[in-house]
Amino acid sequence: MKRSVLQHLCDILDTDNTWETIAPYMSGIAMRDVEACKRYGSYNQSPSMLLLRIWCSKGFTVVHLYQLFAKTKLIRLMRVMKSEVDEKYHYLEEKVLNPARRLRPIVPPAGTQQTASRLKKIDSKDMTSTPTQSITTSSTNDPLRVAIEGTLPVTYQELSEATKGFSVNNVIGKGGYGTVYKGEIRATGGMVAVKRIFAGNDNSTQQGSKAEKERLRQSLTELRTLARFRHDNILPIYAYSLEGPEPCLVYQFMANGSLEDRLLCRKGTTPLTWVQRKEISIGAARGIHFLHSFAKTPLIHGDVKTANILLDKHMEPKLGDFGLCRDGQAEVEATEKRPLIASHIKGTLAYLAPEFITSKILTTKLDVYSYGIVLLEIASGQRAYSESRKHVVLLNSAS
Ligand SMILES: Nc1ncnc2c1ncn2[C@@H]1O[C@H](COP(=O)(O)OP(=O)(O)OP(=O)(O)O)[C@@H](O)[C@H]1O
Repeated sequence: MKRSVLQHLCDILDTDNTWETIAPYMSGIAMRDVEACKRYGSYNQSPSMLLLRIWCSKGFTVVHLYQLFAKTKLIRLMRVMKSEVDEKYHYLEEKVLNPARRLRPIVPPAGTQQTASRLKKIDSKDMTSTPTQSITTSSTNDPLRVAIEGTLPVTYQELSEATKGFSVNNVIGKGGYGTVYKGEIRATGGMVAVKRIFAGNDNSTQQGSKAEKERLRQSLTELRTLARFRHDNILPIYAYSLEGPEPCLVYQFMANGSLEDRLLCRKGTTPLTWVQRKEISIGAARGIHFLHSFAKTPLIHGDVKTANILLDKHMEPKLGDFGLCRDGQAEVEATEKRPLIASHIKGTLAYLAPEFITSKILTTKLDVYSYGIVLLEIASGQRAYSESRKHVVLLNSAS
């Protein structure tokens, strides 16, 4: 690979330690390698350069790297190194952008049998996945398959080991749909957050099975959305497990917890500085703007709140919890046909625009309003809503 291209890749991978998010997908990279890269970085050297050198020494090539970026949906990096790989692999970029589209014919045109089977082999030979099988059996129209395509499957057993048997000591938070555990993946030594969705054993009642279906629907929405989009301010999803007793989603571990935790100084943490508050506000806005502008039709998060803005070890905010995420256009069309029913409104009430509560019209402005409430909380340190708060009237300067 040309030195300038390699340097460009490393510059991007070094920014915000993006290399740490690809390391778990690189087979052959062990925890000691990751530690060595971190140490290398602490001497003002490029940790990504070392990581790529180690991977290369294990026999991985430029094509494998391109496939790795496709797997982790790092389109920008794919484009930087596109000139370095054979044209026959360029379809991968389109595949990442349109995962549902079949880009290669199943039955190759006459005379091209050999090429097609070779391509199929490249496609299915998953150079970057580590421990388990890839999903190859269900049809491309299967919504579950489309949802999880490109995201790494892990076994329930592995996640159980990573979280010490889903130990209560590893619990880092609880939400409406599951419990979040801190875990360590043995293969890479990387810290992850594992969300175990409530199994919902209450299938005896109609309500119980409805709730379970809703939990699963939201988990798959989250999986599908996060697997499609990557951005510095969107919480990366690493893997999923659907074969165990409870579905699990695996995310990047966010060492500083949620913005809500930090604003309330939970666990004795010190108050955020003004500079940190400003940076967090900007980062969260970038994440929301990305959702609203990246795809052809805007994506509406639908549940922007301080509990869903997570902070990594550098206090970089990442928007999480995509269970309520909606494709803007689809919803607009849907509302034209029938008004959105109240059960669709699941966002926390204090963050919901009053006109949405009354008219149910879903637009990206819903997120903008919620973001405004987040800004109020960041600036005041107060919760968006509190039963016990005394009624205070804000006076304007004229009175
Ligand atoms: N990737 C992560 N890294 C570190 N902590 C996390 C991570 N994801 C979630 N948490 C912690 O777990 C808590 C629960 O998260 P979860 O997404 O399940 O629920 P929530 O967003 O608080 O509530 P709900 O899903 O009901 O809206 C969060 O508030 C946060 O403190």
